[in-house]
Amino acid sequence: MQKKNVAVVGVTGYTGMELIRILNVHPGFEIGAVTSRSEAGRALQELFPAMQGTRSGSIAVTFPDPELVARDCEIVFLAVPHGAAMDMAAAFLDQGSRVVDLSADFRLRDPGEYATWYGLEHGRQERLKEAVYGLPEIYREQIAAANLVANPGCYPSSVILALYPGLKKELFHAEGIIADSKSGTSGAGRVAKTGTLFCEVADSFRAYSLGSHRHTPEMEQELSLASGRDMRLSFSPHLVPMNRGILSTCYVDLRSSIQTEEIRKAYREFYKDSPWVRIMPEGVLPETRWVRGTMFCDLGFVHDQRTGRLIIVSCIDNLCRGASGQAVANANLMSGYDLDLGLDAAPLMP
Ligand SMILES: NC(=O)C1=CN([C@@H]2O[C@H](COP(=O)(O)OP(=O)(O)OC[C@H]3O[C@@H](n4cnc5c(N)ncnc54)[C@H](OP(=O)(O)O)[C@@H]3O)[C@@H](O)[C@H]2O)C=CC1
Ligand SMILES: CC(=O)N[C@@H](CCC(=O)OP(=O)(O)O)C(=O)O
Repeated sequence: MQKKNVAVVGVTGYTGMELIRILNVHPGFEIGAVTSRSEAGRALQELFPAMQGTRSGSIAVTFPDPELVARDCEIVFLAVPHGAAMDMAAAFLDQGSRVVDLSADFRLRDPGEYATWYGLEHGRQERLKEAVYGLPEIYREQIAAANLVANPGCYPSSVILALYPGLKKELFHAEGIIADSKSGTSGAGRVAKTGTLFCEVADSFRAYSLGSHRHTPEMEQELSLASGRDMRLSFSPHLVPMNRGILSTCYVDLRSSIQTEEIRKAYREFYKDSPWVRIMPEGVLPETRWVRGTMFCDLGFVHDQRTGRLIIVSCIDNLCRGASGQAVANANLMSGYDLDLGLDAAPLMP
């Protein structure tokens, strides 16, 4: 197989590291460049001793110069913070590269919504209309043809996959939905912050950004497209003392007293072409360790007979399915490869 050269911009962060873990053994991609502003000039294995002896360990980190990087790389993964990504994406596109942006900069179709939730004006609005939301289960064909893919956020990946089929097939009401999510701490990135110090996170469990988290409009945007109406969602994120994983518990009001087995059947049908969405059988609820290091999104269903509500539990790995693995899946589609090329790892258990 003729491999395509790809670049990882922002290799010192958690999603950059996860991209290297996946690309290191990918049969269709060669790592042509890895960049960092702070670590340029060093080899990957100097930054990360854990990379010694791997195929990618000796790759030299360079400064993120779009002109130089684009010369050798067809596809660029941007693993940098929102705000920084938009100008970089534009610069790489101008150089003729195709871009998978892991940040939030091109996820919201409305730049006004971006300004409201991210607190900054979108400086590259002219590029917004060409961006495709990178959830392969929903936008497979558009992703394959795209030059700019807006890779979904980690929480939205878990919540949208849990709710989209039920809204599309009108199994439950679009009003009054609650998504209660818990994330491992790697979701907050690798940059040092007091809130993610060991003593602030270990042996504790906290809610944050209730009613105001910036992933809310992203979920509402995609779920509104599924339901065909302008949706509002209650999204409650929590930080839990584990490295990886997101578990979202979603509460919805069923339209009729449909059997849970019928719901599973409808979800299986919707996801019949996805190698990764696994519908759990009756009595089985997903756990984050079942998806660690993988692209799986596990969905469990319980009908609460007393309230009439359906409860959907969704588990993903925030760094793989919620970021870097999904980015590689999108690059697979952009390259004409099988969706799951290089992404068929089994979970790291226990
Ligand atoms: N962590 C997660 O679970 C998820 C993260 N994301 C998104 O992916 C992106 C990367 O996240 P994550 O890896 O966690 O972040 P980190 O904070 O761990 O890493 C950020 C990286 O970006 C580089 N960087 C920082 N500022 C700039 C800048 N102004 N210009 C260029 N490079 C910069 C840093 O390297 P250096 O300073 O050396 O240049 C570093 O390598 C973010 O947009 C994040 O929101 C999306 C889904 C899930
Ligand atoms: C646990 C944790 O802190 N998670 C992050 C979200 C993860 C992320 O990186 O989101 P974007 O890609 O949209 O930036 C947060 O709540 O801010």
